[in-house]
Amino acid sequence: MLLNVLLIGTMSSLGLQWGFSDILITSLIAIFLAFLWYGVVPLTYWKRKGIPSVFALPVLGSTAKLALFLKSFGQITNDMYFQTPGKKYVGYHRFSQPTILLRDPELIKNVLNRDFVHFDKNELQIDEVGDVFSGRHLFFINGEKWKRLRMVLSPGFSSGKMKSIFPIVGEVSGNLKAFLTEKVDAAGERGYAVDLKDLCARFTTDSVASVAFGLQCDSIYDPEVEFRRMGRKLLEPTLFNAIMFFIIIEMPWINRFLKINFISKDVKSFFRNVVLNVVAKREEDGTKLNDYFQGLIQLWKEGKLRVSEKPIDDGPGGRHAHNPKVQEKLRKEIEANIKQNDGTLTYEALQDIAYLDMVIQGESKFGVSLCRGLKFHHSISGRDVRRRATSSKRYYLPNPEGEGLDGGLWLEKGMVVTIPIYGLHHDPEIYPDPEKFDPERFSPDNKRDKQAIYLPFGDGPKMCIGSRFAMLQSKLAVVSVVSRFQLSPNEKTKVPITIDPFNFILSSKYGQWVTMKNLKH
Ligand code: HEM
Repeated sequence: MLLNVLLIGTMSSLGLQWGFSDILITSLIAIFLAFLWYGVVPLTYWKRKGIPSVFALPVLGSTAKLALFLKSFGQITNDMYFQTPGKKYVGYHRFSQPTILLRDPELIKNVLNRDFVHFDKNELQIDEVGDVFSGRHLFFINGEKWKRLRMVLSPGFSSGKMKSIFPIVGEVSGNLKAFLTEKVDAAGERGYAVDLKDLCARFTTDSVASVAFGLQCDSIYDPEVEFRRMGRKLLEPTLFNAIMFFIIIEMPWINRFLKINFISKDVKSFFRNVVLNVVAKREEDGTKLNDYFQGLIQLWKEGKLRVSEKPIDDGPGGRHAHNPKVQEKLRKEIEANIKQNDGTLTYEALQDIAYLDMVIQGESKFGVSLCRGLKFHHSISGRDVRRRATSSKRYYLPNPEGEGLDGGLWLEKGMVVTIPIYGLHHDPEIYPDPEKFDPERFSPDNKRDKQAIYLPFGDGPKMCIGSRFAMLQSKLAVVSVVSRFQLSPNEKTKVPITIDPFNFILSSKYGQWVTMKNLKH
C-alpha cells in the first residue's frame, strides 16, 4: 500500500492524470509485490542457508492447516517431525517466519539445559500492564524477572511442600472415590459411564481450589459451580478463543500491537475476587492454613512477589489405561503397599509404588490420558516446548545431516526453536510400537536411556514448576479409582482419540469415556 501511495504521489507530481483503471492496476501491482516480498521471498530463507526444510505455502507457511483450524498445534509439529526422518533439525515457516524444528535428542538436551543461557526467553508476547494476570505469570515472563520469580516460587513446589499438602489432596481424592462409589452402586450391573476428561478436570479444580486457596468448591459433585465454570471458560475451545490463542502463540509479533488478553475479563475478575476475598478473610480472623496460598501471602507481605528486573546473585487402551492386566497389576501393588503401612496410604508409601509411576508415565507419553486430564493449567506437552535464541552471543547448530559434516547454522537472534515433544514420544525408533500403552518402558532400567527424550514436563531451568504437584494429584486420583473400580471401554470410547483442533492444549474432542464397575472379589 505504501508503495502504491508513493507511486500515485510520484505520478501526480510528474503531472500525469490518473483514471480509475490506472489506480486499480497500480494497486494490484502493489499488492502483488507485497505478496512476493512478505509471503514468498522469506520462504527462500532455508534454501539460502543450505538447511533442509519442510514444505511451506506462501503467506501461510508450513503451519497452514493450523491457521485454517484443520489440525492442532501438536499434530502439526508431529507431522513435520515424521516427514523429516534422520535429520538433526529442519527449518519450517510459521507464516513467513523461519523457525527450527529440533529433532536430535542431544541437541534438544543442550538447548534446554547446558545452553539455556542462549535461550532463556519466551517467545510469547503478553502485555504485562494491560494483562496483569498472564503478563506477570511465570510462564510468560522473561530474563531476570523470570529468574527471580522462579526462585521465589520454587520452594512452594518442593517435595517437603508436597508432603505437607498430601492430606489436602488426599481429602479431595477421597471425595472423588465417594462420589464414584455412589454413582457406580446406583448404576448396578450396567456400570457407570463417565467422561474421564470432564471428571479429571473437576477433580483438578477441587484439588487446586483446596491447595491453592483453601476453598472447598465441590465441582466433583456439582460440575456447574462457579469455580469450575470459570476454569472451563479459561480454556474453552471456541472458534473465537482458538483465533485469539493462535494469534498469541503463532503471531506474537502481531500481539505486540493487538495486546490481546490471554484471559477474558469475567474470568479474570472472578479469580481476582476469589484471591481478594480469601486474603481479607484470613487477615480478618487471623487464619493461617497449611496451603499454598498462605505461602504466597507470606511472600507478598515480604515484598518478594514484586516482579523486578534487578539481576540476582545466582549463589551456589488395550492401548490405553483400560488395559485390564495393567489395572490388575497396579491394584495388587497398591493393596500390598497399603497393607504394609497398616492400612493407610502415606506420602512416602505413595512414592514407593513403582508401578504407579510407570503407569502414569506410560500414559503421559500419549499426551492425552487419565493422568493428563489431571493437569490444571494449559499443559503444553501435547503441543511443544519452544525456546527463542536470545543471547547476544550467537548460537551454532552443527550440520543437520549428521555427525562430523561441515556446515551448520548460526541461529539469528530471535529465531524460535521448537521441540516436538509429541513426535519424540511417538517415534518408533525411540519407543518401539509407540501407540502401545506399555508401562514397562518406564521401569527404572528402561527409563534411564530415554531421559533426553521423555519430556512431558519439559526440561532444564524452565521445566514445569508444578510437575511434583501434577504427579501427586495424578497418583492419588489413580489410586482412588483403580483400587475400587474396574474400568472398561464403552460405546462412546474413541480409540484412537480425536484431537480437538480448536484447543491449544492437546485435548480429546469427544472426551474420554469409560464404564466403571465395582470390583468383583
Ligand atoms: C500433567 C500436568 C502437567 C504437565 C504435563 C505440564 C507440562 C509443562 C510443560 C511441558 C512446561 C514447559 C516446560 C519447558 O518449557 O521446558 C510447563 C511449564 C510450566 N508449568 Fe506445567 N505441566 C503440568 C502441570 C502443572 C501444574 C499443576 C502447575 C502449577 C501448579 C504447572 C505450572 C507450570 C508453570 C508455572 C510453568 C512455566 C515454568 C517456567 O517457565 O519457569 N504445571 N508445564
